[in-house]
Amino acid sequence: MPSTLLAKPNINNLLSSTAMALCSAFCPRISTNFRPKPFSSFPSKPLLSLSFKVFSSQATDASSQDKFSGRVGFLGLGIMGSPMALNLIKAGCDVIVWNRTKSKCDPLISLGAKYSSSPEEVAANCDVTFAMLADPESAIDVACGKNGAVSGMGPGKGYVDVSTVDVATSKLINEHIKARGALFLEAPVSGSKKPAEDGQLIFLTAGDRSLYELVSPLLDILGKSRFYLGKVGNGAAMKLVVNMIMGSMMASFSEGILLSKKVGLDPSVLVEVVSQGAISAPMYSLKGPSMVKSQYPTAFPLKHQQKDLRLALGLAESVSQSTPIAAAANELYKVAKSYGLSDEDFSAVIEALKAKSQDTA
Ligand SMILES: NC(=O)C1=CN([C@@H]2O[C@H](COP(=O)(O)OP(=O)(O)OC[C@H]3O[C@@H](n4cnc5c(N)ncnc54)[C@H](OP(=O)(O)O)[C@@H]3O)[C@@H](O)[C@H]2O)C=CC1
Ligand SMILES: O=CCCC(=O)O
Repeated sequence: MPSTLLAKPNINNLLSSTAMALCSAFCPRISTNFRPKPFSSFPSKPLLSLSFKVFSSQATDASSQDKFSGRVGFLGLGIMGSPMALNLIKAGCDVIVWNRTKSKCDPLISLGAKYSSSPEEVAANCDVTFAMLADPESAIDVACGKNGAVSGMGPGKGYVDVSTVDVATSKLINEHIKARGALFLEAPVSGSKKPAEDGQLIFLTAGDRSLYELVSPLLDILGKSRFYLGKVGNGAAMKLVVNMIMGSMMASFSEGILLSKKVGLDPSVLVEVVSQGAISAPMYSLKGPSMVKSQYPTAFPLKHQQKDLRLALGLAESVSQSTPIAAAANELYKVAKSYGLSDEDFSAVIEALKAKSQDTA
């Protein structure tokens, strides 16, 4: 694929190319066919975040497509699906939505989306249909169940599943879609509610390359980068590995906050110290201050984090990879769920540790 670093010689592109040059200096494995979004679309500290954005030889850029002109379906309008569908509408796409709980469609309908009464009808009326569903069960049901999207698929159509599911689920949906002569792309996302709102998601795609190329302009509306990882299952596996790491990080961070407090330190200072050192992570800076105040405004529901750990442990088991840290973290999230914290943000896992210390006191 040819390099498309500088599409137009405007100030944004010049800034982007400067950033690319800086990134190249620090990252020899940089992909030359990656084009960062214009500088103005970065929320803050752009130079620093750019250096992470381009840190892969598999991050690719759509060089041949600038615009998707077909009709786009969107199934599943939860925390992630709603802002994603909204961004497509705002970008001028012709969008048809469906959600199990119909009332969640209403704000999007008032902003110009059309509505169809089943996933089948959406798929039948659209060129490409996206699905953002809770878990493997709902992803299979919406795709392959009664009046599911598969029934509305056919040659010339594409199905893009952006839900976080396991490899077997993704392969199953792929088979059903393929049996209808349509194309399939799995494209789970890294990034939470705010990146979804800001069009800054990271897509981990795999499946039909031609569909990947066709929908790249749409992925670029919704995200800041995209990886094409090859055969179906690789996107799901990558997402589960990333979220396995994230779940363990949050559990460990929770232990640190509570330990710092117990030994008489100010946990807010711990959050600040962590943010300045080698283990700093946006997640700690973002969630730490509210965790210290025992507040957990939901961006990524705890039940979904536990689902991802469960699925990641299954993935690890399938290849006999030992993952004791993730297994311990999973137990903690299960305890948190049993305390009624499923719909809180996943940072509420700290509450399970608080309860545990009281149990043993
Ligand atoms: N929140 C986040 O930060 C991120 C989430 N993800 C992943 O994205 C997916 C969606 O997450 P999120 O938006 O947060 O989750 P939500 O719980 O907010 O939304 C889940 C969606 O799935 C639908 N759904 C659930 N069960 C069924 C079912 N049986 N049949 C039909 N529809 C169903 C819900 O419909 P209804 O409205 O009727 O309940 C809703 O539209 C998950 O796989 C999650 O792991 C990925 C990256 C980040
Ligand atoms: O699956 C959820 C991921 C959340 C994030 O990447 O911040």
